[in-house]
Amino acid sequence: MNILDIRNLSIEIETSNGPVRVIDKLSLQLAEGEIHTLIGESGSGKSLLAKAILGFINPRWKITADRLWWRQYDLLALSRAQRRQITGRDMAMIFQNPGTYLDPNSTVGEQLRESIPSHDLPGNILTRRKQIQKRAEELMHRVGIKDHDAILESYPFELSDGVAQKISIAMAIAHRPKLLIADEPTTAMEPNMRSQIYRLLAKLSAGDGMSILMITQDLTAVIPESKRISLVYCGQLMETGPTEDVMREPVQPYTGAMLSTSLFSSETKPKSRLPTLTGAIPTLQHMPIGCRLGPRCPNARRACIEQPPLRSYKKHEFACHYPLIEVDSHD
Ligand SMILES: Nc1ncnc2c1ncn2[C@@H]1O[C@H](COP(=O)(O)OP(=O)(O)OP(=O)(O)O)[C@@H](O)[C@H]1O
Repeated sequence: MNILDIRNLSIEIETSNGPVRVIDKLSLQLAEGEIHTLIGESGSGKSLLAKAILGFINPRWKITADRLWWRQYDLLALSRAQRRQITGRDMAMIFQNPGTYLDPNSTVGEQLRESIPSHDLPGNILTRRKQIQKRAEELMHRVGIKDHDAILESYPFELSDGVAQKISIAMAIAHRPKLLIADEPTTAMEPNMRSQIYRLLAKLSAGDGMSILMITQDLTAVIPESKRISLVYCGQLMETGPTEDVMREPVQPYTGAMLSTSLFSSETKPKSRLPTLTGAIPTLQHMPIGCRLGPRCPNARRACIEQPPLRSYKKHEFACHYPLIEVDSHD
Protein backbone atom coordinates (compact mmCIF):
# COMPACT_ATOMS: atom_id res chain seq x y z
CA MET A 1 0.00 0.00 0.00
CA ASN A 2 1.28 3.49 -0.80
CA ILE A 3 1.92 5.48 2.32
CA LEU A 4 2.96 8.56 0.34
CA ASP A 5 1.13 9.43 -2.84
CA ILE A 6 2.14 12.47 -4.87
CA ARG A 7 0.53 13.17 -8.23
CA ASN A 8 1.40 16.05 -10.51
CA LEU A 9 3.00 18.21 -7.86
CA SER A 10 4.21 21.61 -9.08
CA ILE A 11 6.09 24.28 -7.17
CA GLU A 12 6.34 27.73 -8.67
CA ILE A 13 8.72 30.28 -7.25
CA GLU A 14 9.32 33.92 -8.13
CA THR A 15 12.61 34.80 -9.77
CA SER A 16 13.91 38.07 -11.14
CA ASN A 17 12.55 36.92 -14.52
CA GLY A 18 9.09 36.10 -13.21
CA PRO A 19 7.60 32.85 -11.87
CA VAL A 20 9.39 29.54 -12.62
CA ARG A 21 8.05 26.06 -12.05
CA VAL A 22 10.98 24.45 -10.27
CA ILE A 23 8.97 21.26 -9.81
CA ASP A 24 6.82 20.49 -12.80
CA LYS A 25 4.02 17.94 -12.42
CA LEU A 26 6.10 15.47 -10.47
CA SER A 27 4.57 12.21 -9.28
CA LEU A 28 6.03 9.84 -6.71
CA GLN A 29 4.64 6.97 -4.68
CA LEU A 30 6.24 5.30 -1.70
CA ALA A 31 4.97 2.07 -0.19
CA GLU A 32 5.03 1.27 3.50
CA GLY A 33 8.45 -0.04 4.58
CA GLU A 34 9.92 0.56 1.13
CA ILE A 35 13.16 2.29 0.18
CA HIS A 36 12.69 4.51 -2.85
CA THR A 37 15.65 6.33 -4.36
CA LEU A 38 15.18 9.70 -6.01
CA ILE A 39 17.98 10.50 -8.43
CA GLY A 40 18.76 13.77 -10.14
CA GLU A 41 21.58 16.15 -10.91
CA SER A 42 22.17 19.21 -8.77
CA GLY A 43 19.31 21.68 -9.10
CA SER A 44 16.77 19.12 -10.27
CA GLY A 45 14.47 19.90 -7.32
CA LYS A 46 15.11 16.90 -5.05
CA SER A 47 15.48 18.95 -1.87
CA LEU A 48 12.47 21.09 -2.75
CA LEU A 49 10.39 17.95 -3.13
CA ALA A 50 11.56 16.84 0.33
CA LYS A 51 10.59 20.22 1.73
CA ALA A 52 7.17 20.00 0.10
CA ILE A 53 6.59 16.59 1.71
CA LEU A 54 7.69 17.83 5.13
CA GLY A 55 5.78 21.11 4.77
CA PHE A 56 8.86 23.35 5.06
CA ILE A 57 7.45 25.59 2.43
CA ASN A 58 8.02 29.24 1.82
CA PRO A 59 4.51 30.77 1.91
CA ARG A 60 5.39 32.71 -1.26
CA TRP A 61 5.83 29.51 -3.30
CA LYS A 62 2.80 28.38 -5.23
CA ILE A 63 2.21 24.68 -4.66
CA THR A 64 -0.37 22.69 -6.59
CA ALA A 65 -0.95 18.96 -6.87
CA ASP A 66 -3.64 16.57 -7.98
CA ARG A 67 -2.72 14.62 -4.89
CA LEU A 68 -0.32 15.08 -1.98
CA TRP A 69 -1.36 12.45 0.49
CA TRP A 70 0.46 11.02 3.46
CA ARG A 71 -1.33 7.93 4.82
CA GLN A 72 -4.98 9.03 5.12
CA TYR A 73 -4.13 12.75 5.19
CA ASP A 74 -4.56 15.15 2.32
CA LEU A 75 -1.57 17.32 3.24
CA LEU A 76 -2.62 20.31 1.14
CA ALA A 77 -6.01 20.44 2.87
CA LEU A 78 -4.56 20.60 6.40
CA SER A 79 -3.86 23.76 8.37
CA ARG A 80 -0.21 24.56 9.04
CA ALA A 81 -0.61 23.49 12.66
CA GLN A 82 -2.24 20.15 11.75
CA ARG A 83 0.43 19.52 9.18
CA ARG A 84 3.24 20.29 11.60
CA GLN A 85 1.73 17.88 14.09
CA ILE A 86 1.46 15.03 11.56
CA THR A 87 4.82 15.48 9.91
CA GLY A 88 6.51 16.03 13.29
CA ARG A 89 5.06 12.76 14.52
CA ASP A 90 5.47 10.64 11.39
CA MET A 91 8.46 11.97 9.46
CA ALA A 92 12.12 12.77 9.92
CA MET A 93 14.99 13.87 7.74
CA ILE A 94 18.74 13.46 7.69
CA PHE A 95 21.08 15.67 5.69
CA GLN A 96 24.31 15.69 3.79
CA ASN A 97 26.43 17.45 6.44
CA PRO A 98 25.25 16.22 9.83
CA GLY A 99 27.95 18.27 11.57
CA THR A 100 26.24 21.49 10.53
CA TYR A 101 22.88 20.37 11.94
CA LEU A 102 24.18 19.35 15.34
CA ASP A 103 24.46 22.09 17.96
CA PRO A 104 28.19 22.76 18.47
CA ASN A 105 27.59 23.90 22.05
CA SER A 106 25.84 20.82 23.42
CA THR A 107 27.12 17.32 23.92
CA VAL A 108 25.83 14.50 21.75
CA GLY A 109 24.09 13.05 24.81
CA GLU A 110 22.21 16.28 25.57
CA GLN A 111 21.02 16.53 21.97
CA LEU A 112 20.07 12.90 21.66
CA ARG A 113 18.16 12.89 24.97
CA GLU A 114 16.27 16.00 23.86
CA SER A 115 15.09 14.25 20.72
CA ILE A 116 13.55 11.37 22.69
CA PRO A 117 9.83 11.91 23.32
CA SER A 118 9.24 11.92 27.08
CA HIS A 119 5.62 13.03 27.47
CA ASP A 120 4.21 9.49 27.69
CA LEU A 121 6.91 8.03 29.94
CA PRO A 122 5.61 6.86 33.33
CA GLY A 123 7.09 7.78 36.71
CA ASN A 124 8.62 10.86 38.28
CA ILE A 125 11.35 13.10 36.88
CA LEU A 126 14.13 10.86 38.17
CA THR A 127 12.76 7.60 36.74
CA ARG A 128 11.92 9.35 33.46
CA ARG A 129 15.48 10.62 33.22
CA LYS A 130 16.77 7.07 33.68
CA GLN A 131 14.43 5.76 30.97
CA ILE A 132 15.55 8.48 28.58
CA GLN A 133 19.20 7.65 29.25
CA LYS A 134 18.49 3.97 28.61
CA ARG A 135 16.70 4.79 25.37
CA ALA A 136 19.63 7.03 24.30
CA GLU A 137 22.00 4.11 24.81
CA GLU A 138 19.68 1.78 22.91
CA LEU A 139 19.55 4.23 20.03
CA MET A 140 23.34 4.41 19.96
CA HIS A 141 23.49 0.64 19.67
CA ARG A 142 20.85 0.62 16.94
CA VAL A 143 23.03 2.90 14.83
CA GLY A 144 26.06 0.76 15.47
CA ILE A 145 27.90 2.83 18.09
CA LYS A 146 29.27 0.58 20.80
CA ASP A 147 31.31 2.97 22.98
CA HIS A 148 28.21 5.00 23.76
CA ASP A 149 29.52 6.55 27.00
CA ALA A 150 32.42 8.29 25.29
CA ILE A 151 30.37 9.43 22.30
CA LEU A 152 27.44 10.69 24.39
CA GLU A 153 29.84 12.95 26.25
CA SER A 154 31.50 14.27 23.09
CA TYR A 155 30.83 17.53 21.30
CA PRO A 156 29.97 17.40 17.59
CA PHE A 157 33.38 18.78 16.51
CA GLU A 158 35.03 15.75 18.09
CA LEU A 159 33.18 13.32 15.80
CA SER A 160 34.11 11.98 12.38
CA ASP A 161 31.56 12.60 9.57
CA GLY A 162 30.42 8.99 9.71
CA VAL A 163 29.81 8.98 13.48
CA ALA A 164 28.09 12.39 13.23
CA GLN A 165 25.78 10.94 10.58
CA LYS A 166 25.02 7.94 12.80
CA ILE A 167 24.12 10.35 15.62
CA SER A 168 21.85 12.33 13.33
CA ILE A 169 20.18 9.05 12.30
CA ALA A 170 19.74 8.12 15.98
CA MET A 171 18.14 11.53 16.63
CA ALA A 172 15.93 11.18 13.55
CA ILE A 173 14.60 7.76 14.54
CA ALA A 174 14.19 8.61 18.25
CA HIS A 175 10.47 9.29 17.82
CA ARG A 176 10.01 6.23 15.58
CA PRO A 177 9.01 7.99 12.35
CA LYS A 178 7.23 6.14 9.58
CA LEU A 179 9.08 8.05 6.87
CA LEU A 180 12.74 9.01 6.82
CA ILE A 181 13.98 11.32 4.10
CA ALA A 182 17.72 10.89 3.62
CA ASP A 183 19.06 13.79 1.54
CA GLU A 184 22.44 12.68 0.14
CA PRO A 185 23.40 11.20 3.50
CA THR A 186 26.82 9.88 2.49
CA THR A 187 28.20 12.58 0.21
CA ALA A 188 31.90 13.19 0.85
CA MET A 189 32.26 10.07 3.01
CA GLU A 190 34.82 7.33 2.66
CA PRO A 191 33.46 4.32 0.70
CA ASN A 192 33.62 2.14 3.80
CA MET A 193 31.61 4.59 5.90
CA ARG A 194 29.19 5.12 2.99
CA SER A 195 28.35 1.46 2.89
CA GLN A 196 28.05 1.32 6.70
CA ILE A 197 25.50 4.15 6.65
CA TYR A 198 23.56 2.56 3.79
CA ARG A 199 23.55 -0.83 5.51
CA LEU A 200 22.30 0.83 8.66
CA LEU A 201 19.46 2.59 6.84
CA ALA A 202 18.46 -0.62 5.06
CA LYS A 203 18.45 -2.47 8.39
CA LEU A 204 16.32 0.20 10.06
CA SER A 205 13.86 0.11 7.20
CA ALA A 206 13.58 -3.68 7.26
CA GLY A 207 13.45 -3.91 11.07
CA ASP A 208 10.96 -1.12 11.78
CA GLY A 209 8.97 -1.09 8.56
CA MET A 210 10.13 2.50 8.09
CA SER A 211 9.82 3.89 4.58
CA ILE A 212 12.88 5.74 3.31
CA LEU A 213 13.09 8.28 0.53
CA MET A 214 16.76 8.24 -0.38
CA ILE A 215 17.92 11.28 -2.33
CA THR A 216 21.06 11.19 -4.43
CA GLN A 217 22.72 12.67 -7.51
CA ASP A 218 24.29 9.45 -8.44
CA LEU A 219 23.02 6.08 -9.67
CA THR A 220 25.98 4.32 -8.09
CA ALA A 221 24.54 5.24 -4.68
CA VAL A 222 21.42 3.14 -5.26
CA ILE A 223 21.52 0.30 -2.75
CA PRO A 224 20.23 -3.19 -3.52
CA GLU A 225 17.50 -2.74 -0.88
CA SER A 226 16.03 0.17 -2.82
CA LYS A 227 12.92 -1.36 -4.36
CA ARG A 228 12.12 1.54 -6.65
CA ILE A 229 13.90 4.44 -8.25
CA SER A 230 12.73 7.70 -9.77
CA LEU A 231 14.84 9.92 -11.99
CA VAL A 232 14.12 13.64 -12.12
CA TYR A 233 15.54 16.27 -14.39
CA CYS A 234 14.91 20.00 -13.84
CA GLY A 235 11.88 19.25 -11.72
CA GLN A 236 10.28 16.82 -14.18
CA LEU A 237 9.94 13.08 -13.65
CA MET A 238 11.79 11.23 -16.41
CA GLU A 239 11.33 7.61 -15.37
CA THR A 240 10.25 5.59 -12.37
CA GLY A 241 9.87 1.91 -11.61
CA PRO A 242 11.32 -1.12 -9.85
CA THR A 243 15.08 -0.58 -9.52
CA GLU A 244 16.14 -3.74 -11.31
CA ASP A 245 13.80 -3.22 -14.25
CA VAL A 246 14.83 0.40 -14.77
CA MET A 247 18.53 -0.45 -14.53
CA ARG A 248 18.21 -3.39 -16.89
CA GLU A 249 16.05 -1.73 -19.47
CA PRO A 250 16.08 2.07 -19.30
CA VAL A 251 13.43 3.66 -21.47
CA GLN A 252 13.98 7.38 -21.05
CA PRO A 253 17.18 8.76 -22.68
CA TYR A 254 18.00 10.52 -19.38
CA THR A 255 18.05 7.20 -17.52
CA GLY A 256 20.20 5.77 -20.30
CA ALA A 257 22.65 8.64 -19.99
CA MET A 258 22.81 8.37 -16.21
CA LEU A 259 23.43 4.64 -16.52
CA SER A 260 26.13 5.04 -19.11
CA THR A 261 28.05 7.31 -16.75
CA SER A 262 27.60 5.06 -13.74
CA LEU A 263 29.24 1.83 -12.68
CA PHE A 264 26.04 -0.01 -13.37
CA SER A 265 26.51 0.37 -17.11
CA SER A 266 28.91 -2.53 -17.32
CA GLU A 267 26.39 -4.85 -15.69
CA THR A 268 23.42 -3.74 -17.71
CA LYS A 269 23.67 -2.71 -21.32
CA PRO A 270 26.69 -2.16 -23.53
CA LYS A 271 27.78 1.44 -23.21
CA SER A 272 27.57 2.07 -26.93
CA ARG A 273 23.81 1.57 -26.95
CA LEU A 274 23.22 4.19 -24.31
CA PRO A 275 23.35 7.90 -25.03
CA THR A 276 25.33 10.42 -23.05
CA LEU A 277 24.23 13.99 -22.49
CA THR A 278 25.99 16.99 -23.95
CA GLY A 279 25.67 20.49 -22.54
CA ALA A 280 24.75 21.56 -19.05
CA ILE A 281 21.68 21.70 -16.86
CA PRO A 282 19.80 24.96 -17.69
CA THR A 283 19.46 27.78 -15.20
CA LEU A 284 16.13 28.58 -13.58
CA GLN A 285 15.78 31.62 -15.84
CA HIS A 286 16.22 29.53 -18.99
CA MET A 287 14.05 26.48 -18.49
CA PRO A 288 13.24 24.88 -21.86
CA ILE A 289 9.58 24.54 -22.66
CA GLY A 290 8.03 21.08 -22.97
CA CYS A 291 10.40 18.28 -21.99
CA ARG A 292 13.21 20.10 -20.19
CA LEU A 293 15.74 17.49 -21.25
CA GLY A 294 15.13 18.52 -24.90
CA PRO A 295 18.23 20.68 -25.55
CA ARG A 296 20.53 17.94 -24.17
CA CYS A 297 18.66 14.89 -25.39
CA PRO A 298 20.10 12.78 -28.23
CA ASN A 299 16.59 11.73 -29.27
CA ALA A 300 14.94 15.17 -29.15
CA ARG A 301 12.74 16.23 -32.04
CA ARG A 302 10.12 18.87 -32.70
CA ALA A 303 7.40 17.18 -30.64
CA CYS A 304 9.51 17.55 -27.49
CA ILE A 305 8.40 21.17 -27.07
CA GLU A 306 5.23 19.56 -25.72
CA GLN A 307 5.71 17.97 -22.31
CA PRO A 308 5.22 14.21 -22.82
CA PRO A 309 2.66 12.49 -20.59
CA LEU A 310 3.72 9.65 -18.29
CA ARG A 311 3.45 6.34 -20.14
CA SER A 312 3.93 2.77 -19.00
CA TYR A 313 6.40 0.18 -20.19
CA LYS A 314 6.21 -3.11 -18.32
CA LYS A 315 6.49 -2.02 -14.69
CA HIS A 316 8.10 1.36 -15.40
CA GLU A 317 6.55 4.69 -16.10
CA PHE A 318 8.41 7.23 -18.18
CA ALA A 319 7.86 10.60 -19.85
CA CYS A 320 9.29 10.70 -23.37
CA HIS A 321 8.05 11.08 -26.95
CA TYR A 322 11.06 9.17 -28.35
CA PRO A 323 12.10 6.51 -25.84
CA LEU A 324 15.17 4.27 -26.18
CA ILE A 325 12.93 1.24 -26.62
CA GLU A 326 10.03 0.95 -28.98
CA VAL A 327 7.09 1.05 -26.64
CA ASP A 328 3.81 -0.39 -27.65
CA SER A 329 0.90 1.72 -26.41
CA HIS A 330 -0.49 -1.43 -24.76
CA ASP A 331 2.56 -1.96 -22.53
N1 LIG B 1 14.48 29.16 -1.64
C1 LIG B 1 14.67 29.17 -2.94
N2 LIG B 1 14.47 30.29 -3.66
C2 LIG B 1 14.68 30.30 -4.99
N3 LIG B 1 15.09 29.23 -5.71
C3 LIG B 1 15.31 28.10 -5.04
C4 LIG B 1 15.11 27.99 -3.62
N4 LIG B 1 15.42 26.72 -3.25
C5 LIG B 1 15.78 26.07 -4.37
N5 LIG B 1 15.71 26.90 -5.44
C6 LIG B 1 16.01 26.55 -6.82
O1 LIG B 1 15.20 25.44 -7.17
C7 LIG B 1 15.94 24.49 -7.96
C8 LIG B 1 15.92 23.15 -7.29
O2 LIG B 1 16.65 23.22 -6.07
P1 LIG B 1 16.91 21.96 -5.11
O3 LIG B 1 17.73 22.45 -3.97
O4 LIG B 1 15.64 21.30 -4.80
O5 LIG B 1 17.77 21.04 -6.07
P2 LIG B 1 18.51 19.67 -5.72
O6 LIG B 1 18.13 18.72 -6.79
O7 LIG B 1 18.20 19.27 -4.32
O8 LIG B 1 20.01 20.08 -5.88
P3 LIG B 1 21.31 19.60 -5.01
O9 LIG B 1 21.52 18.16 -5.36
O10 LIG B 1 22.39 20.51 -5.51
O11 LIG B 1 20.96 19.82 -3.56
C9 LIG B 1 17.33 25.07 -8.10
O12 LIG B 1 17.44 25.69 -9.35
C10 LIG B 1 17.45 26.08 -6.98
O13 LIG B 1 18.28 27.15 -7.36
